[in-house]
Amino acid sequence: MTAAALTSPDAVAPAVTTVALADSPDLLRLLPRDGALSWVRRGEGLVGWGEADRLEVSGPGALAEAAAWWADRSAGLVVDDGVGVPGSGPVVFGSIAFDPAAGTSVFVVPEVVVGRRADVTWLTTTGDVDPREVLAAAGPLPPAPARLRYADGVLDPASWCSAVAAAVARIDDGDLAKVVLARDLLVTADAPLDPRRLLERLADRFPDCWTFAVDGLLGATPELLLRRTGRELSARVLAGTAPRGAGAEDERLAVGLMDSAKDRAEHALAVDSLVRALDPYCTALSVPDGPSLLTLANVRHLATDVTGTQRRSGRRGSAGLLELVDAVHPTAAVCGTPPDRAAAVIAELEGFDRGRYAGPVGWLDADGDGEFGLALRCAQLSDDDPCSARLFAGCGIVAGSDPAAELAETQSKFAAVQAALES
Ligand SMILES: C=C(O[C@H]1C=CC=C(C(=O)O)[C@@H]1O)C(=O)O
Repeated sequence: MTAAALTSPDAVAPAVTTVALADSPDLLRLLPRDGALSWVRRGEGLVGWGEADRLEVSGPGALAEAAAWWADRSAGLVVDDGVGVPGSGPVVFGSIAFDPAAGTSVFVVPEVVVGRRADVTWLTTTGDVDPREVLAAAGPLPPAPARLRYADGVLDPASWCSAVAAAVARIDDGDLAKVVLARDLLVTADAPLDPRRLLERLADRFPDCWTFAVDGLLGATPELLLRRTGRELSARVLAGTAPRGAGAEDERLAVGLMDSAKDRAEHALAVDSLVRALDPYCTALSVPDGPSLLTLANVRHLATDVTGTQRRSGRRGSAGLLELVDAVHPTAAVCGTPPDRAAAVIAELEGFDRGRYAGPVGWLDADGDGEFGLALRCAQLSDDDPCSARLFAGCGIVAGSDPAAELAETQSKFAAVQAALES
């Protein structure tokens, strides 16, 4: 490892230093138990810990406030970035409420970040941190809890199915075309839940997902809401889901998903919502003619990868990632169509506050570049009880949705975090 001086003797502002590392440590293995921050896929991405700065924000204009806060904070740093790739230099991790006007969004500037992109690995430190201590080998993980107990969240399965049936009736009446309804599930272990264990297990089992952690919300999401690298934008939209099966049944389910008019209609609404919101910011947007299949260990999804080039001029040309996220969220992958009516149905039928579940989660650098996924397949660790967490899973409801099949879909989705907790 090479390390530059962490503080400039003349500096009055906090110093941020990025140095390249010769070693390629397993990023998730570096995390401490407390305050873990993560955005990792296939061994690449960012992990962080410590808090050099923090913003909790809520209310109308919350994301504009957060963007202004980060622009101000990052402009005030003395930066020595010897690596110069997206994610090196100053970064902030963010986990945004599903409804940023009502819920609290959290932004954390870590004291330490270790990142990897292709064959470059780097270490970024803020302020007075000794880089030699940073890479000290992490201790062994504690064993998995011997016993886990699950309990219904706000709605038991029968009540949730009634909510789905009520949503289908609203759709049949023409009130709306789609709404995403979610459930929560409570889990309590016989020992404190270790976020590092959960993240490692999720990353092993879901290599195509982004393993995230911000302020106690942990998961592995397959859905990329938006990535910005300079003027290049990309997203992976998911909607339409089928379970996995054994042997030939698995193939039959995959073909069934591709051929399902209901799932294709549900998917098209999600793609349209993203494209409509992104279009004013772009000179060019590329959207494949039809979806492809994304195969995960627990489920399959219809997936569409959208790419675009941001305008060069005007207010929309200067929009950073947070402004773009504000414009596109919530898509119909997590809310519905039309969004205002879907949000009202969610508030009425779901029965719980989503908090940061189904909100954007990811990271941002000082140039306004970064990546935000949607916080799906996740657990919110309890602030009060280190042995407890709350799991979330939701499904798009459209005309023809069957409550029992949607319930089974939530169970398949919960299984991602459940398997990670149990192994
Ligand atoms: C809302 C969730 O999934 C969304 C993303 C992918 C597929 C979905 C579906 O098929 O219903 C949902 O729109 C969730 O996993 O909690």
